[in-house]
Amino acid sequence: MPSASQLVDLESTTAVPSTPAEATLPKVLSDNQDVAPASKGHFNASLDMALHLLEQQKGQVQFYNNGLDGDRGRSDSATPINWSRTTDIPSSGLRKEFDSYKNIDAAADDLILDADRGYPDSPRTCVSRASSAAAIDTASATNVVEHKANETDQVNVECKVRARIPYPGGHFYLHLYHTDEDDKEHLAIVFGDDIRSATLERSTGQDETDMDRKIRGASTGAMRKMVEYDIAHRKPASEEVNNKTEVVESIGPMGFDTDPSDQFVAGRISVVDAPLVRIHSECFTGETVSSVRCDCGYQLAEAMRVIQQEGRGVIVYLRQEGRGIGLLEKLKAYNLQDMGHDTVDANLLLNHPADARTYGSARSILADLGIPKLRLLTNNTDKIRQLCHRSHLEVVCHVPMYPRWWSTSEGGDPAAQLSYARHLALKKGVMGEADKYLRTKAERMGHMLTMQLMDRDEWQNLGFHEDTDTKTGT
Ligand SMILES: Nc1nc2c(ncn2[C@@H]2O[C@H](COP(=O)(O)OP(=O)(O)OP(=O)(O)O)[C@@H](O)[C@H]2O)c(=O)[nH]1
Repeated sequence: MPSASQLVDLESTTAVPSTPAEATLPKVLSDNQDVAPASKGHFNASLDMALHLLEQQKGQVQFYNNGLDGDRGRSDSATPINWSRTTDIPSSGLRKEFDSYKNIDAAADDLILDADRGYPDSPRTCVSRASSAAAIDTASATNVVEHKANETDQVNVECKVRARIPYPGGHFYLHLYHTDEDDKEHLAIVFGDDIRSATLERSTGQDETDMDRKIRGASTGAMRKMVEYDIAHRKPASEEVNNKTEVVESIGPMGFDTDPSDQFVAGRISVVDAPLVRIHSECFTGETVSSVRCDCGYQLAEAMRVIQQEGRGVIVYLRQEGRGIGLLEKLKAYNLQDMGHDTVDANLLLNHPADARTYGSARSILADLGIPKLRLLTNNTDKIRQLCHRSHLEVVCHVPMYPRWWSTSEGGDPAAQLSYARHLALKKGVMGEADKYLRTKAERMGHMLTMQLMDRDEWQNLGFHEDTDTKTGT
């Protein structure tokens, strides 16, 4: 059985002809050679995935198989691989080709397994990386344009309730919001007693009693007067920052030394002027069941820690599970990742944009809380752009979020921390799944993470191979 890298290698060797004309066509490598029980379901899944990709291409493909054409039901796994190009067929014709595989699959229990790829249940038929990249570019361009065009300018939000939540070392206030954009319950985790929601404080009607207000968490009595005064005298956001799109001054990663020349450290921006804010997207897997496939759980905990340390700030918690595609689709994306696709491709293969989130609700929630200026805890450039887009919100700087496992301890010299991260990675002998996810975010999603991880070459020079040393392509 060829490994994944061999499959890809095959495409660049003479075993697969590559005249210029052919090189422009997507290639399908089809391997029906191995004989093993167990994963025929995955085989079908992989065919569907390949088909989906190819249908997006709407063109001809080159179809290769392992030389066992016509003998697809059973074969001797010792048979030498002889990849040969059978035909160029319109991608629509592939359905028939694939269906014939499916029929065999249904008939033969002992078909299919690609253990060599490092993922026991990975597809045995795969589309070449080059052609899949082309399909993905097309899908991506379309999805992104449509997605951005649909973004709502102004989202109306209303805080329905505010409750105090005790937290180690103090407390925060959880604010629950409804919006006119969706029917989800978005949240704001607010540290600092003085940060108040204008919509919560509004009266709900003449017959609203103090008890009603207390139950909603709105202020009453003398406190109500003070809060109302503060809200009425909020400074309007500066017109100057309207349409700001590039505000990416870095303040230095959390726990690392900050740059003394920056405005915040130099004292020109105070904690009150521009509190720390995190716009966090829901991640059931990372936050609730502690998945280490991503860094979401860590980021939430870390944001709470640093904001509490500073004494004032907000985490807007948006119910945009799975970068906006929902848990159902995210879990499907995870299965695609276990077949070797990264987090971006997995979304695209499911016909979703790489990132389906919008930040209109976050902008409105921050306005409701009286925060026109902030320091944003993020690595995500798109998030910064979208927050500033057509808005009066000013992101005075971003504060990077480096994963804690890259650090030896809190604080200290970044270089030392990074080398320690390498040391840990080497010691473990694997590249953590979350690190691979982070690398994809850095490489493909414009995240401002300087990947202090070893790059692919360096990693491989040390004798590690992603496909065999780790299980996923997150
Ligand atoms: N579709 C999909 N969503 C994921 C995956 N892993 C995490 N998520 C979701 O991604 C969202 C978090 O986005 P990230 O890209 O990790 O981080 P970010 O919020 O864009 O950027 P930062 O502000 O720098 O953290 C959450 O909604 C998670 O549920 C994945 O593999 N696929």
